[in-house]
Amino acid sequence: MSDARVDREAVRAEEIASEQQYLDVLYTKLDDLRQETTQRLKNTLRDSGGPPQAQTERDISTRMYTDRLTQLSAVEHGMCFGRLDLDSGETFHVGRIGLFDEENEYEPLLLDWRAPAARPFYLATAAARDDVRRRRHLRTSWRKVLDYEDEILDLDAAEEGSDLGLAGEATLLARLDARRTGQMQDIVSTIQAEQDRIIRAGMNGVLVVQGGPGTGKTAVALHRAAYLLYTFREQLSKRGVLVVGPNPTFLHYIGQVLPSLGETGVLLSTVGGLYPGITATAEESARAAEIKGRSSMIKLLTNAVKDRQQVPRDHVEVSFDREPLRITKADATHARTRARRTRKPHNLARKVFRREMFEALTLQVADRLGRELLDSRDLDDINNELRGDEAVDAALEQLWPEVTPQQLVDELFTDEKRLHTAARKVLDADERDELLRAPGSPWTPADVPLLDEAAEQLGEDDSAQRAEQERQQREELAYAQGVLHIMEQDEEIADEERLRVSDVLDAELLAERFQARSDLTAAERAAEDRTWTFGHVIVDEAQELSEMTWRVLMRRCPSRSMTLVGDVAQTGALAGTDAWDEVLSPYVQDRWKLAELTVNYRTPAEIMDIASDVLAEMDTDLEPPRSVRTSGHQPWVRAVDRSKLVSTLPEVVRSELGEVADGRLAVLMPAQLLAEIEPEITEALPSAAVGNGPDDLESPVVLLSVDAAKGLEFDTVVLVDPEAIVEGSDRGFNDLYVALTRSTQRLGVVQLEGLPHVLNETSFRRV
Ligand SMILES: Nc1ncnc2c1ncn2[C@@H]1O[C@H](COP(=O)(O)OP(=O)(O)OP(=O)(O)O)[C@@H](O)[C@H]1O
Repeated sequence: MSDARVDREAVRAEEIASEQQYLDVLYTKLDDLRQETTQRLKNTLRDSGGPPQAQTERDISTRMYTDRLTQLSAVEHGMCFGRLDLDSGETFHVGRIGLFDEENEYEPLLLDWRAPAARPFYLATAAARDDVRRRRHLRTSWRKVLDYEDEILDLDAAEEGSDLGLAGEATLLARLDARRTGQMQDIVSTIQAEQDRIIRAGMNGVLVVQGGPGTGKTAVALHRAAYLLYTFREQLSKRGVLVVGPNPTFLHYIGQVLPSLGETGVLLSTVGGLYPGITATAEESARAAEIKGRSSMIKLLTNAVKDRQQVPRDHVEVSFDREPLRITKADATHARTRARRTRKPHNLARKVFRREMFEALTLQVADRLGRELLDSRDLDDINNELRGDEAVDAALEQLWPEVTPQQLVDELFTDEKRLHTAARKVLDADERDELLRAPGSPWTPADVPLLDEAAEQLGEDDSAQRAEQERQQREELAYAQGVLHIMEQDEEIADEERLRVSDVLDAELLAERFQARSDLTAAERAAEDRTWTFGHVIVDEAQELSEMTWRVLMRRCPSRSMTLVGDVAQTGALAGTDAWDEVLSPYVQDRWKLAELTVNYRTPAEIMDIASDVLAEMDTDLEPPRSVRTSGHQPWVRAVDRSKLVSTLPEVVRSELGEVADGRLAVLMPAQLLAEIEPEITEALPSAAVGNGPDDLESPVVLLSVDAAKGLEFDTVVLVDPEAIVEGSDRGFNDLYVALTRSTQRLGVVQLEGLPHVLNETSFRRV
């Protein structure tokens, strides 16, 4: 070994030892904090009794200490991952959490990656150094420093850098080359500059992040959630952050990222999960989902609601007090007009309809008895009697019933006559047929925006509930005023000069505290409340959302503080979009910002070249993202006879598994083909999961439809029957583009018929 090399290795060993020493200090600090917090939590839990105020404070403290402990445990692995050396001679370590030295004027021991001072770790380049002399990436395993990578940010180094301007290139490439586990990992130690700018963008307004496959949109969206919660904690902890993903499998795939960043207060949901009390995961045809996503469904639902507001053809007769009573067309029409004129939702306007009807019926009864002999008290008595009469009630309920959103939507799609009436001038006969389904059918994700719309149009008569709530609030306010009064008296006796309680806390605030007693987080409360509005909403795969879904999300976010990430070249849903301005202009006109991601961290160049041809075939101005790396594996193509597919696939899968040790392999194919071969293939390939359960991605081999693979990635992808994918939908090229870009290492294509013309034979190795 040369002397220079021996010297370099000695220096490296010394540096590692010195970083280890520093890490030991940090972990000791972490252990101390954990112990301290555990002790405080124990003390809080041990206390009991006392006035409600004490209980409230204990609830708040318990929540706070539990959250803190969760955060302290979450950061254990990879707690410190970097260091900045500044021109001034100062050094800062950067990590997942902020740690301070209380005994030394709270000097930072570790900078939270989200703190402004940590920003140069992600942004500094040789050309714009921001006083950074050296950036160091630490590679650790649990509490042990394994290695490091230094970047000296002087101009000489800049010339050697990659043309993609990557920060910490070796560390980044090692991360990207690593085997996938079926669970998305955080990227906090290797966030790149173009991603950092999006993560830390201001919170106000709508930000659209457009980026090709593998550019880190999902990763950026989740790190942005963590950043916003850190920076605007006070604001967001009250209203919460909602992250919407395309399906439950995807949510499971990304589910660990935020907890690993110490953030647990975010509600992750699919569109199908946004209606409390309902699990909407059933499948339906792409066409039915598309029809349900159209904004013309608002009209359909309005018609369906109006259809529940009937008048008799001539009159309905009921018996009241052993005499016949007539509910006439004229009275009902008058009552209906008055009720509709209030412009209140159906269930609230119902009260007005009934009031008018009871008045008309009261007069009818009064006429029978001799109206001139009755005074207003007698009329009130008759009115009350009518209100308590079951037969009258049932007859009025027929005309203007109380309807739940579930009833309205369910009966609309299972009753041909109702659908026909509601769909006039909205849907043609074919479209109506597409929506009809058997009674008792389960809810689909596309039903949820309709349920939500129906809930808006129907309204909920919650007056009794509200009155009770107001009564409680008044009581709490009175109690809080009492508490303040006693506390102030005590203070006056104790110390005239001190800041008084009422200077910092008023009765309303205190009452609010009492109400917030529930130890649920904002996210947990939001999950149970359809009308909850969030502080910030993040949507992944936003290009897939229908017009009706956008309405739901906009209702959940009246402040329009939103981050929408997606790729209009990957739209698979027929109701999805190929232009951001089209979906956003009804809500924010042109007041939204666009940020773009241009580098593909997932797909190696050999595969991206093939996918780029598919992108070029689509009618789009989008540039394919540039891959950061090559894998050294040329994609292959193999022709297989359809009748031999089930017997050949296991052999193909086994041979590919042998190529990437310990990796994840996905076989992607059209949904229809998957349904056809599923029974046989599960027998022929018993170790494979057929991906409809959340845990299936952790299996070494998973079979998925292309649609279900959206947003996911695997070390190896075997794509079956690309021709059918292209032919199978109006968005066939988009689907093929998605399927091709799921692999991090290897791609094989099993061709049943011809190859689609966009796939260039010469890019493949024929086997
Ligand atoms: N800065 C980074 N450092 C390390 N890994 C990264 C970085 N950016 C992205 N990645 C990795 O690249 C892969 C693709 O990221 P992600 O799934 O977020 O991309 P995407 O744009 O959402 O893709 P798609 O549109 O195909 O769903 C993931 O494995 C992610 O962890």
